[in-house]
Amino acid sequence: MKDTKKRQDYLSWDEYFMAVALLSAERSKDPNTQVGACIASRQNKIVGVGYNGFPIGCSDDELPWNRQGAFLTTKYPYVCHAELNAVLNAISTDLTGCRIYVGLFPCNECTKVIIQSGIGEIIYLSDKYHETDQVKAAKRMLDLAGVSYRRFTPQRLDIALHFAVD
Ligand SMILES: O=c1[nH]c(=O)n([C@H]2C[C@H](O)[C@@H](COP(=O)(O)O)O2)cc1CO
Ligand SMILES: [Zn+2]
Repeated sequence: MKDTKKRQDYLSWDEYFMAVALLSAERSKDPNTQVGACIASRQNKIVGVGYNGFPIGCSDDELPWNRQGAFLTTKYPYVCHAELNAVLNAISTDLTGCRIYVGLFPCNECTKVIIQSGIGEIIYLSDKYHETDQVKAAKRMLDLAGVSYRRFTPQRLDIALHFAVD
């Protein structure tokens, strides 16, 4: 009798946490960019998740989702970024040694939050705003603070989920 071998196509930790970040992004109502974030501890426990959305109590139907126009008529002054929500939703304010998985490279404001929380590594998927001053400032602070960042390198292009049973 041959021994039963373990499954081979299970998710790596990186794939698992990035998938949780991407699944969380599916909760976002932003019509243009949906961002999710997942914070994992040194022990590979999920300690916080978040996605971009308006603050608690601020109706999604009252505030604008515009990208352009007068500042107050756009989403930008109102929306909470995924990374901010993930840190605020986390089980502890001290996230020393944790990693954050995020669909989009963090802006300068989220970078401050990430650094102050103690997170030591950022794993991101897209860097589509790499030419903006926000991302340049973010990388400058991360380099100074010794917080590392790396692009997620997928070993598979998609993961299918099925709600149908049997
Ligand atoms: O790191 C981020 N995290 C995050 O949640 N966001 C959110 C804010 C907005 O809702 C959206 C960006 O919108 P847009 O790509 O249309 O400018 O993504 C944006 C960034 C990068 O700026
Ligand atoms: Zn941000």
